[in-house]
Amino acid sequence: MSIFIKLSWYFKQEWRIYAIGVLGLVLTAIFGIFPPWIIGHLVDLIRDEKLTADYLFLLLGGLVAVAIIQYIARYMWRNAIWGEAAKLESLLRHRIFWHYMQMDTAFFQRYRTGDLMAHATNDLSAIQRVAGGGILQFADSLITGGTTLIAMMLVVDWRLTLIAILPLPLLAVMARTLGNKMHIAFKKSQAAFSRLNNKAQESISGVKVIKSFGQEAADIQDFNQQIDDTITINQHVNKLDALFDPITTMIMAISYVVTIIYGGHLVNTSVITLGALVSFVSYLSMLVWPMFALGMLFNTLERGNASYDRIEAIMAEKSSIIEPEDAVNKTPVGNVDYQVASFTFPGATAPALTNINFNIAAGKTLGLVGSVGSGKSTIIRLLLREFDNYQGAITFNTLDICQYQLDAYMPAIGYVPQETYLFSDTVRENIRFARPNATQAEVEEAAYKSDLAEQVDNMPEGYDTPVGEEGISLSGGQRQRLAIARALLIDPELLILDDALSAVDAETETAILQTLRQERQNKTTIIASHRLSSVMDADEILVMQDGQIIERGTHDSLISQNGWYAKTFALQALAVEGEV
Ligand SMILES: Nc1ncnc2c1ncn2[C@@H]1O[C@H](COP(=O)(O)OP(=O)(O)OP(=O)(O)O)[C@@H](O)[C@H]1O
Repeated sequence: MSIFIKLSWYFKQEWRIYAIGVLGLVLTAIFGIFPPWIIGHLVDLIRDEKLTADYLFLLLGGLVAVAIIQYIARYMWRNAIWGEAAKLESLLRHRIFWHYMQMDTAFFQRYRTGDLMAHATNDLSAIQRVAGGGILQFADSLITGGTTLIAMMLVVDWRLTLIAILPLPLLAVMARTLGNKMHIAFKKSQAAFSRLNNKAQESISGVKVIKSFGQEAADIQDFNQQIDDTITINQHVNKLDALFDPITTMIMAISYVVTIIYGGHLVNTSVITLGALVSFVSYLSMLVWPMFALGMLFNTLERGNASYDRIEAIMAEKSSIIEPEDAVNKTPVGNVDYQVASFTFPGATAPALTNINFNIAAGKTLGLVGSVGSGKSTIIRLLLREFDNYQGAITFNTLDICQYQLDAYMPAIGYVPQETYLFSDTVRENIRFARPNATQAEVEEAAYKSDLAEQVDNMPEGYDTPVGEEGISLSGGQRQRLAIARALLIDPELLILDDALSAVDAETETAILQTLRQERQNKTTIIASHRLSSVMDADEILVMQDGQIIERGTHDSLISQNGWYAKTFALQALAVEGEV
């Protein structure tokens, strides 16, 4: 029951609508007593040959009136209770999604995507069931069950009632135990189905790799094994499901037998009339659902409670990226001054960056080069406010970047990663993702500057061509150009290209960089790349190794230092010549 207390904030907030729902339930239950009574009364009148046509019409009219009232009352409670449950689910879903969006990178490293999705779907459904089915089961077992029992005792006979309902608690016990087993089995079945789906998706996505390594037979065998497992688990679910009806029928049969034997005796001894016995049998069948509801209620509440606790735990997680109360609501422009003595990833033992100091004046370009894993992206990630736990300070326009409001700070940056994410939408919407109100002319200009325009013109529907999961596949180079167009459209103060041109050929890269230089004369750019030709024209180039700067300077000065940069440049130049 503690989940009702945990959700009391919502019930209090929505008490009016819940009150309408409960009123609807009470009316349904009270008016539900009349039809069996009317039918029993009819039986007695027929047996005693006292039924007149007028009275018959009156009783039938009564039945119709009761049916109409019940129809309205049912509509009332269904609308109110199911509506409120859906509203709660939507409210919580909105909150949890908002929370996810506020969380830092470390949070997404701690939790697996699948788990976060499960919280936002399964757990919320379980809570929704408390506010809908749970309330209904609770009210139904109390109100419908209670009203029917009272009617049985008052209208018919209290002794018959007590004897006939003796087996009924078994229904509640069955609903609880079997329901619990069903839930566990069903969860296993869902998990098996999702494993099967994952396997199918992985095999289809990785089909080229599977074939190229000749692993088709092993993969098919693995897939078949998963199908067999899924079927075995589903068969178990079906077996449990198949038990529900026969057990219910058996328990009810015992009740009916008791009713007929003892009720028959009461009729014979004229304690009750035959009509009263007929009414009683109807009332008895009306108790089946409240008994089920009672048994199911415990399961609904238990699951809802566990889900609520899991959601609470997620919602209690705090982002380590904290905005100070007096954070500045101004988008930065100007110099970037980066003075980081040391930065260690959360959970790591050794620092990923040590003594990284540089200053980029507004309008200048910084190049970041170095071998794989040397720390180039990490330098950028601190600028993107993914982590704040470094020693030192990064200022943008003389103000520490942690002092800006995130919503004001982030629009200053256009970030283009190596692997860009395309949404399942048109080329146009993907380009104007960060500025949804950009005009077609602006979109086309951005595409032109990133050397994508010609390619889009050749696509089947031009800018209306769908891309992403549900659209056509773009090549690696096209994706990268689209990502650059996306960043250019917001004309950011600081453009960061993190190995963002690795999939385009050197000639196209040079053309794109040339356009960027012309277009962004007063704006700052950081280019991280493995291809040294990308950073040749930068105002300063940092050569990274093991999280430290090992060489720095302009292209010419680095060549004359004859270190890593000069040697790598020579090797890459040779490779290009080789290609020619
Ligand atoms: N989340 C993380 N937790 C712990 N260590 C990490 C994390 N992300 C990156 N690292 C480590 O930090 C180091 C620097 O990685 P980084 O991605 O900055 O290198 P890089 O120079 O950009 O490499 P590449 O050229 O391959 O992109 C690597 O040793 C990497 O394994």
